[in-house]
Amino acid sequence: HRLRDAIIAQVRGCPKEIDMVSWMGRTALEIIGQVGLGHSFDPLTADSDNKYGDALKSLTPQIDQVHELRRALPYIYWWGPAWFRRWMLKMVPNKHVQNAIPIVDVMDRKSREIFEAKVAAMEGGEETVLRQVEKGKDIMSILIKANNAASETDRLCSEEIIAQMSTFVFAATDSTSNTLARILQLLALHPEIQEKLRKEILEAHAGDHLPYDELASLPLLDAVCRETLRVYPPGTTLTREPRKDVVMPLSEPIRGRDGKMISEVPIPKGTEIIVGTIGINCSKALWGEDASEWRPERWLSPLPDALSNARVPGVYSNLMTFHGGKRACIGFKFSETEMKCIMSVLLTNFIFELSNKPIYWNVAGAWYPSVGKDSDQPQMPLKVSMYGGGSSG
Ligand code: HEM
Repeated sequence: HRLRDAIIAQVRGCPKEIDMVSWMGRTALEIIGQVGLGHSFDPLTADSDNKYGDALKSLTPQIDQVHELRRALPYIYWWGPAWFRRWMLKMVPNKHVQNAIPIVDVMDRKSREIFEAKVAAMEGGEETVLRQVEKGKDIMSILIKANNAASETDRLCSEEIIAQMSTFVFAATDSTSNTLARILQLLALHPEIQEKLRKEILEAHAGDHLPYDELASLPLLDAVCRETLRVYPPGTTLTREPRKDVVMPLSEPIRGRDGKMISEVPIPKGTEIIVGTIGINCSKALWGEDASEWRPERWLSPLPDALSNARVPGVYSNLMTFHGGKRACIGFKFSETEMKCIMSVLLTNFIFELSNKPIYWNVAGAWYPSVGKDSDQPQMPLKVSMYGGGSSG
């Protein structure tokens, strides 16, 4: 509702060009802040100042520029005390590494501040815990409580808990907010689908409140989210390493340079394998000839047999967007629900149209939009106007 009110304050009276990726980023951070850390980062007003959010937003564009250097991190992580590693880092003659240092400092300081406040609230007893943002029910409070109750051998040290906070915020924010920005851009490009979706959500609104089960089962809203996550997965590639020598079977044989057919590949332990998410999400063999097209309607009829038979190992919907196996995303339902909630509020209040600025999507840890090809500033201006009375919540 704070997001809705902030945008209403900007567009009341006349349509405005609004940077929607910035609002989606702020909202996603606020949601994981409240639910994950029990902390409110951002009042979501037009003029509020949020150093943590700004730092988070600038981190990906910087660290993606030093992809090769990041490979050294697992080896130097153990070198000497922290002050020595920091000193070394300051010596690295690379502007992106130097830009990342103050960004990481802002995030680290905030995580420590939140952690210390949380521990102090727990020491203060039930009443102090209840005064916190999520009344002690957020993920970090639960983790700290479980950790205190764990045996000494299982217990995490405070540094490890603090590190989990950055993992959560980092994993939950850009992935979800950039997908939301992508959905808004696609709906602006396809006004007929935008209108159908708005109608579906409005019809489901019996009053001012849409219960979770109903929101979760709206077919077109579900289809729009799935289709966007299929064609535009925020992370285009991921890496995995086998822990022992393996022979990987290929789903179909390929011809080698010597002309012979190959149906399996031996992979030595420790080899870095790049898993191409889009390759499988948009495979014509599985999804049909129009596999690369964004067509939400495909989810409204039975999916192709080839897809069901392929047994794609992803945790979500025959897709590799959230990956599979033990290290798959643990927040996929969280992000799906978040996207549906935000879309239901935005579409029942606003109409989104393309502005005349060129939007370019940058491949990074999570794809992000910018205005023009040369900018590394996340930005996605859309023309926003009020829809009808605009009151649903
Ligand atoms: C569109 C949204 C999202 C996408 C596409 C996404 C995708 C992924 C992927 C592909 C991984 C595996 C990363 C790897 O192994 O290198 C991952 C891990 C993870 N995700 Fe998500 N994620 C999303 C949203 C979220 C949200 C909202 C949360 C938290 C509430 C979250 C929490 C995590 C965590 C904690 C991990 C690490 C799990 C582990 O290593 O055991 N993600 N995510």
